[in-house]
Amino acid sequence: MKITDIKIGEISVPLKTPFKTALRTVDSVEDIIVEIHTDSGQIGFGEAPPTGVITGDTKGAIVGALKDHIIKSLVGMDIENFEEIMLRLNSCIVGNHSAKAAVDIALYDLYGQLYHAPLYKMLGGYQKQIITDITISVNSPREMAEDSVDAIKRGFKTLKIKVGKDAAMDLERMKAIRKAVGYDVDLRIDANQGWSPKEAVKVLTDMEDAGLNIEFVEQPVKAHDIEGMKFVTDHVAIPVLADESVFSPQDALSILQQHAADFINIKLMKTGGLYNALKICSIAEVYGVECMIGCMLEAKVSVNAAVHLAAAKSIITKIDLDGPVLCSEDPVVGGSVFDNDRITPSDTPGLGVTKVNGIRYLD
Ligand SMILES: C[C@H](N)C(=O)N[C@@H](CCC(=O)O)C(=O)O
Ligand SMILES: [Mg+2]
Repeated sequence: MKITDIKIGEISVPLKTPFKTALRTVDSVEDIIVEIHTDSGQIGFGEAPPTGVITGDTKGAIVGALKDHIIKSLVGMDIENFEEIMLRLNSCIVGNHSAKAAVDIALYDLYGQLYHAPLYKMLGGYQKQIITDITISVNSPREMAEDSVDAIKRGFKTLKIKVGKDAAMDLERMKAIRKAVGYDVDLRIDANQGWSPKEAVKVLTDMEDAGLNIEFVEQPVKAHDIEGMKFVTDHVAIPVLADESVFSPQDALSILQQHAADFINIKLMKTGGLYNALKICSIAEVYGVECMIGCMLEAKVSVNAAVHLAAAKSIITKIDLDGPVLCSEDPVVGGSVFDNDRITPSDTPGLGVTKVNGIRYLD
């Protein structure tokens, strides 16, 4: 199965409500779609969101990396030589993880199609269904409490609450939410780098003292501040999960060696796709550290690949794959089925995606 062409397009999907974090506010998913065509007629699908505030990747940068480096390195290669393709993809340009992820996902899709197996089975086949949380955007305490109650009515049992804008107000936000939802719901929080280490220790200790029962806190401090994250991990009982601080397998190894966090959030757009995400899983397995699988604001193609990874690997015990359920429509035909918090990967070969509607192809 030889690669004959790699097409690039873009999709735009409005969100149900604006997505607000300590880093940004967005109203729609604006993603790059990659289609890898082969001489057998089979197509692999991939996707990359331009999440400049986290990955540094803009739409233009993703398209530039694809056109100027990645596509010309891969056209003509045979999917059977999978390791060689991955080495080439990962060495043809430094950085540019989102562009690499889109292509890596499409290649794994073809890999599954070549061997007639769904990807989650090829990668380990640990379980047939996973359960995701849903994100509550950062707003006033009253609005967030209402959004949390709505999410529970929709069938979600775990909420990922965005905080990190103002520590004192964040405490009020969490008190209002816990009061509104009661104690049968798991609450995890994501500060998206919004606090200083000392602020984080204070507000998290206040949350503990208020009996808010927080499952874990995600990325309390700046991405580069590993010492600061270790300070938080060492001084609060609430477990700390590293997100923006971990892109590569090397980052994961370094954080685990230093005991700077309790858990790792794997996202395909940080790792550059499944090839490196699998390496992080192995490192975490060695250390016995559980992982979360997360996503950016992405539609169902790339989140679908994350679903397959999560269903394959036992070390992934926390799921934050709510991108598609935040969207007001689903342009992707086939693939995993999202039913409120339950996600079931398809049992067709590869990712199971057959078409993406509404693609505007780029020359
Ligand atoms: C969408 C997901 N639940 C999430 O919160 N992902 C990121 C932020 C993604 C973005 O800004 O696009 C996270 O920080 O965990
Ligand atoms: Mg996060």
